[in-house]
Amino acid sequence: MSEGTPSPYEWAGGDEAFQRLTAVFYGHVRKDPVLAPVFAHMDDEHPAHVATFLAEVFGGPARYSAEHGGHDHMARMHLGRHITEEQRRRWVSLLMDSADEAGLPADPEFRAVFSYYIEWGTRMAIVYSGDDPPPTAGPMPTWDWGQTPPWRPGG
Ligand code: HEM
Repeated sequence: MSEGTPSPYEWAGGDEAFQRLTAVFYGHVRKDPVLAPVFAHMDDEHPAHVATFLAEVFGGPARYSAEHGGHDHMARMHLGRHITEEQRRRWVSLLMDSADEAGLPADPEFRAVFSYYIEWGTRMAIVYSGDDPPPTAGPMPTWDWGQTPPWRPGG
């Protein structure tokens, strides 16, 4: 990545943007017939924790790792929940709607990077949600621009 290119986290608008996103998202989740039962016992802090996690994935401060147990803790939170493909799809769909509603950048590059992690992350959540997931989830995933850096006209 060329020097001075903002991380996807910065491009999105930093912590505030991710907090806005998850506040909107879990508002929808609570009312969704497929997902409401899955999240019936969710902690009030859950949306904020997921925002902190996503912020770290996209290049923000490593606060979920430092304060909330990191990737292994996140993975363990899914253990035994047996997430179905229908639930996963709805989770992705509501999150993408929420990205629009929360005013996250809508440029093709940011949304490509965002969707890339979300597709991987939700499919991994299914893996973690089995009775016998891998013993460790591995290091915290980090997503950078990859094939689609911010597009600059003429650049
Ligand atoms: C990219 C995808 C995902 C990410 C980044 C993610 C992130 C997280 C995190 C960080 C936690 C722990 C929160 C904490 O530390 O308090 C968590 C818990 C949880 N996740 Fe996920 N998750 C993802 C996908 C899913 C999916 C697809 C489902 C189900 C459809 C799901 C269901 C849950 C549930 C039920 C909990 C426990 C909530 C509670 O009772 O407090 N997650 N998730």
